[in-house]
Amino acid sequence: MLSQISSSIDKPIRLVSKKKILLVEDEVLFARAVVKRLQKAGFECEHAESLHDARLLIKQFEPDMVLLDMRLPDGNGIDLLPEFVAKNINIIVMTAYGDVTDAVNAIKLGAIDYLKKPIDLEELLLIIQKNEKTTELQTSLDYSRQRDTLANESVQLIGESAAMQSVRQQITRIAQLSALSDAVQPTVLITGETGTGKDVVARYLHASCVNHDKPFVHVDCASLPAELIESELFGNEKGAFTNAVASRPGLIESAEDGTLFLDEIGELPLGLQAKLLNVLERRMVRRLGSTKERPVHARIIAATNRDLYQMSNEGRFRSDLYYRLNVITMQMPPLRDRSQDVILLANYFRQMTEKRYALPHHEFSPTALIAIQQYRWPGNVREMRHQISRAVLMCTQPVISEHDLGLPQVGHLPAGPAAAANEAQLTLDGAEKAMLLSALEQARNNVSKAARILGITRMTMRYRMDKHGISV
Ligand SMILES: Nc1ncnc2c1ncn2[C@@H]1O[C@H](COP(=O)(O)OP(=O)(O)OP(=O)(O)O)[C@@H](O)[C@H]1O
Repeated sequence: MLSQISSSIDKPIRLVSKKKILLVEDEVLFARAVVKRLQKAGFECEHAESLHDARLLIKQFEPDMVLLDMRLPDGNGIDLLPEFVAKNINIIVMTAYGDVTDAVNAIKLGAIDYLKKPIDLEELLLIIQKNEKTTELQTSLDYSRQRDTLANESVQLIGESAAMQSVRQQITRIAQLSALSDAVQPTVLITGETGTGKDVVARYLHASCVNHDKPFVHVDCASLPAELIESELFGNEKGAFTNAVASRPGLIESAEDGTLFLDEIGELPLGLQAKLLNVLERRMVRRLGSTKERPVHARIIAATNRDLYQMSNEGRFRSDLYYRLNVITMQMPPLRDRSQDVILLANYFRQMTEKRYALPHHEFSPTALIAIQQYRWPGNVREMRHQISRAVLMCTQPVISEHDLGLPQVGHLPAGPAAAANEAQLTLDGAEKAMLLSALEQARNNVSKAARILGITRMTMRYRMDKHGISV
């Protein structure tokens, strides 16, 4: 089956050029998630489920890049590599976990990079962008290995704003409760604009609880196709419908004693909302075509960027399900309302990229810091992660300038530290002083902490403070 997907209009992440990407992957749900993410990033994307379909689409669609799974229903993706390479198409292969031989063979045959499954979508996007923009940058198995190691690092929840502190406190409390009793854990609803970190919070919550070694099952309700969603969630018995050749547990069952994360819950069709409510209330699930009910022990976390309350008033979301989900709510404010977190996050993503690609240490110039603080980040933390990672990858100098960030010009300065820079009429010196003062304020005059916020050494911090006559 060929599925054709048109290019996206929603572009929270700005890319230099629009490229065509062909995804060759037989796992339909995973493929949907990848396509959705790539479209969101502004790529034109098509999906083939087999070698046969891929060959057809190569001719019709003429992609710039192919994301190629190795194990396909009609053969090994590696068989297609020489054909694609001969057509000057960039290939990124996706290999099964631990299958290094496939990756090495693919690189030998001309693939530009490889990713090991399970694949982190943000990681995939970063690799695509890197390969899209810098053919001259060394693409080696070495950095891919480093990347793999880092991808498995524990989840980090960065931020010191009041909102983030409140989220952390709530998570600590839930983790304490989960350690105290085996009783059913309260449902958590995480709300906030796209890219604000709802997924990170869900993973952090799971990682903080006693059952962190149990599965974390992420269900993207928006990318589940309507015809598959019910059987994917609830599972099925053999023969329950035409293609049900075997009995299968659903995603709810797969979460076992771990966490079931229902992402974009606002997109769940109304009919299934009733079934989900039943699962939440009775903590039992029944596979399609089965008479037997099975208990559900998983903690349930839901997330949405929609206003579920308004949706329920308009009859588009069941109000009983809304109240059932809304036991503990964590509201993720947009990044523009978390000015205290902005520089912390920027430095975190800078360091993360340097570490991941074994790059030397960079610093942001004072005007770059001002630009980061001023920009409104419509795509929130996700947009920042991409902008900063790209700037670090592209910048050949030790200091990342405002220009390297490639952020749009900001017309006016918001309140807070940037306003101080405004007063200083945005001279380089004024901007630097404003950033130092802002970091010291955030760090409550702790010089070492302020230096860390700005990503500079304590000595450099002291030197710059002296230069501007700042004492604490
Ligand atoms: N507080 C944070 N600390 C570290 N990384 C973060 C934080 N918040 C977000 N990120 C990073 O930003 C990116 C987007 O975050 P995430 O996917 O959690 O957003 P989301 O709100 O779930 O978005 P969507 O609604 O589009 O699914 C991810 O790469 C994530 O790692």
